[in-house]
Amino acid sequence: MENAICIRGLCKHYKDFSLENLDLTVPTGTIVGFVGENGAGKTTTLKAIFGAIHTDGGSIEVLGCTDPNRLDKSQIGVVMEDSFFYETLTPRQVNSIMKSLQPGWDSGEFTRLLNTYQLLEKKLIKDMSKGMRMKFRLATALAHKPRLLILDEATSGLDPVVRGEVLDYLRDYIQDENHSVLMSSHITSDLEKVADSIAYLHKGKLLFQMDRDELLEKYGVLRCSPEQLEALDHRIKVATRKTGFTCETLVSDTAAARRALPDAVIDRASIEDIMQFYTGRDAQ
Ligand SMILES: Nc1ncnc2c1ncn2[C@@H]1O[C@H](COP(=O)(O)OP(=O)(O)OP(=O)(O)O)[C@@H](O)[C@H]1O
Repeated sequence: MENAICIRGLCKHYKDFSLENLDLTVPTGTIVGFVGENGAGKTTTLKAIFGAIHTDGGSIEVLGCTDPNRLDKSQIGVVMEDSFFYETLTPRQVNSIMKSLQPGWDSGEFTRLLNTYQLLEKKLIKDMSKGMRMKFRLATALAHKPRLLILDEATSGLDPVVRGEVLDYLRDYIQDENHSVLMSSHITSDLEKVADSIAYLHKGKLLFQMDRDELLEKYGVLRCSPEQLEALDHRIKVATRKTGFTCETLVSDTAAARRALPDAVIDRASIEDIMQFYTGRDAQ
């Protein structure tokens, strides 16, 4: 199977918000990082993928299935920030319940993950800290060895050490080229480390989905005078902010900008830079 997820023309309308004509692909064996400002529509998109909400148009194919009612949910691991779990249970109790309910549930793997994340088997879920709960949700999503992982801000409450461990786990997880991950995160540096491609959602529209290396190579932050900037091809200028007599401009083609302005300084743009410039452009 070429794509774990293939979305074409997805539309979803709420009273004050619309997802419009969204195309998104998660090739099998890859990690796709899903970024966008608060309220951009990431969670809405993820919920549509695993059939938790009705959509108003477009098609969604997940693991070869286009009907959300027929989707084999045991093949999908989902971690949402607000996902619900019985508060009065302990991980040990969850392990034995899931063993009897969830096909493919691997008790040994669950226990191993609890140990890795330093979670106590006998601690009530309601007594866990925010980060502990997130680690617990991750362990639960991973223990049935799904082919597709959908993570919504799953690493945001974790300390840097555990976040690093989770990222390593995800890298290993896709190594056999049969597993895939779609993960939204505001910690864009994490995505720069693990994602194969980056999909950027802005106000309900997908601005782009690009190979991570190509994205980081193509985009740059140019620093030059207003006169120099004037001479630059407007098609590669995304947005500009003025600081004193200097202009800082996000360019979408660093090589072309270098050819046009060989003396100007052009730094690498991070995903965070790219998002800040695009958001700033709207405010102008
Ligand atoms: N059930 C709902 N009814 C009405 N509006 C909704 C509903 N669910 C989401 N929305 C709206 O859809 C928009 C997108 O929300 P969504 O949660 O998808 O954004 P997000 O990109 O995940 O944001 P964040 O990064 O803050 O989590 C918001 O304006 C939100 O208020």
